[in-house]
Amino acid sequence: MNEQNRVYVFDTTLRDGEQVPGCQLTTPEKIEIAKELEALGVDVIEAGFPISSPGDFQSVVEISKVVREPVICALTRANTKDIDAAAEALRFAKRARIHTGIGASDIHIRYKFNSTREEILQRAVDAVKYARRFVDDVEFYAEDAGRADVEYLARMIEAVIAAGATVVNIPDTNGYCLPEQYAAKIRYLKEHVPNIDRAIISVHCHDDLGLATANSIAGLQAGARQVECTINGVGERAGNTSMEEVVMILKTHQQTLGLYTQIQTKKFYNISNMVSRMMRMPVQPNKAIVGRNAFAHSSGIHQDGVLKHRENYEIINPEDVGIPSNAIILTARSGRHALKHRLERLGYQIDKLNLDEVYQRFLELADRKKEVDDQDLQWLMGHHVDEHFQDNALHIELLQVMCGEPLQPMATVKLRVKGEEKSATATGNGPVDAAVKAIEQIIQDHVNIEELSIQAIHGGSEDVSKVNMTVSYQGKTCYGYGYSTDIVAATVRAYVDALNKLF
Ligand SMILES: CC(=O)SCCNC(=O)CCNC(=O)[C@H](O)C(C)(C)COP(=O)(O)OP(=O)(O)OC[C@H]1O[C@@H](n2cnc3c(N)ncnc32)[C@H](O)[C@@H]1OP(=O)(O)O
Ligand SMILES: CC(C)C(=O)C(=O)O
Ligand SMILES: [Mg+2]
Repeated sequence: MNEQNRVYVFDTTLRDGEQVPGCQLTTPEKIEIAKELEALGVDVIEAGFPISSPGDFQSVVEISKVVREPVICALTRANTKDIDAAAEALRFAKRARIHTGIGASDIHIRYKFNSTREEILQRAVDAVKYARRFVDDVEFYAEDAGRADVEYLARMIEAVIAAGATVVNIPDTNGYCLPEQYAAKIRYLKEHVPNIDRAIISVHCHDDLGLATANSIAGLQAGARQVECTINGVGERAGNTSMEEVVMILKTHQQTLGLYTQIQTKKFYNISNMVSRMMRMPVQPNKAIVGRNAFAHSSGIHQDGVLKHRENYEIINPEDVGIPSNAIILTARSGRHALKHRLERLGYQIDKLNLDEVYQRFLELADRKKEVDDQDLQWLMGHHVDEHFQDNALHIELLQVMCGEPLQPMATVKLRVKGEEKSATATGNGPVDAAVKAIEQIIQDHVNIEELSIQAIHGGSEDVSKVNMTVSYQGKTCYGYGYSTDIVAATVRAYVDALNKLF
């Protein structure tokens, strides 16, 4: 592939990403992430801002020692003490870059620095020259370039390249630009900065208006060749450009854009989980590429389409980003094709079942529970066997309980016993105890419950409860199982299941 079309991936998860409240990482955590970034194939790792704290300084030192392939970069302000600290922290790096810069917008010049355009331009040039004393690779950032006057920005960029900058970063620091505005800025620099060919233009976008990825792509289309981004899009305020999004856009639209990166995209899912876990920053379920729902289909029409041909509803193969397969999530919006698919995967022979009938019962459960999983399906199918094929067994026809405080718990149970309906009402110290006593009245016997365990399968108040019970009667022990979204019904089912095995 043509080297001119190569996009360098600059990861700033450990610097801009780590600036987020609550996302601070320890040095060992940063090293672990840096190693994964190296395996992912990023070109540059911005490892920290060494002047900011002894811990951040040390992280840059340690990452420089262990990560050999990507360039290791350290951030500074445009002053000598920051640059000294960065150079010192980078001393073990095989390939080191100092990233220095200063605000370029009139807002920053006036209200942050109380200065003038000319003074700031001089500070920018001085900083680049000073950084070049330590390293050959100096990146300059024109902070808030998104809102900067483009003619002044062009003068600044020309001057810093002349001073030795190898990469010029044009950040949309506040996520202000529209894609076309941002692209126009990059095009302007390409066309009006005479020495622009001596440096790589870098895009660094923020997501304040949800445009970070779109702006980065627009900047690359306009001629930038480095993209600054973070895993999961973590970063200041609304975040930075998400690496997985920008890389997968370049890959998916390679024919149109003609750009490529050297990222091993199959590693995205793992590193996304790792960063989320270490930063204690959950990934939103609908996040593009790595969100839990990015390849999950839950409505019947989509599920049918995906099962017939994946590409009906998927533009990316989940395996390409490290997700083993897409997911068919069964909900009350699912159809027969999806239900059949999941039942077949569980080993049920669909030709031996009445799919319409199973589907009706599935819908009843799905209306009560947000998501129906494999264990729910097994319960649904087991329930089916119990009720239709065991004619001699006890069947629960009705279970009604009354409980709460300060009520005395009471249960009415109606059982079909060998074709005959029998009912009883009893009180107990809880609804389960009351229901068990009502059943004992019906069977006119006492069966010991030796052990009873109630388990929510996944957690959450709408979950299915699974009940395991051990009963004993005249020296014989039996086990019973019951499932239901209703905890009392699950227990009574387990008890009746055990009685059926006992008698
Ligand atoms: C857009 C970005 O993401 S920039 C990076 C942001 N990241 C961080 O700020 C995290 C790390 N920061 C820190 O640890 C601290 O802020 C430090 C160590 C850098 C500085 O701390 P302090 O010296 O106490 O200064 P403080 O943070 O309060 O103020 C920033 C100072 O830097 C100046 N400054 C800000 N940006 C730049 C710059 N690019 N170049 C030169 N000076 C700058 C400000 O004008 C202000 O100077 P002043 O004291 O003369 O008004
Ligand atoms: C320090 C610079 C590169 C930055 O993070 C920004 O402008 O958003
Ligand atoms: Mg930033």
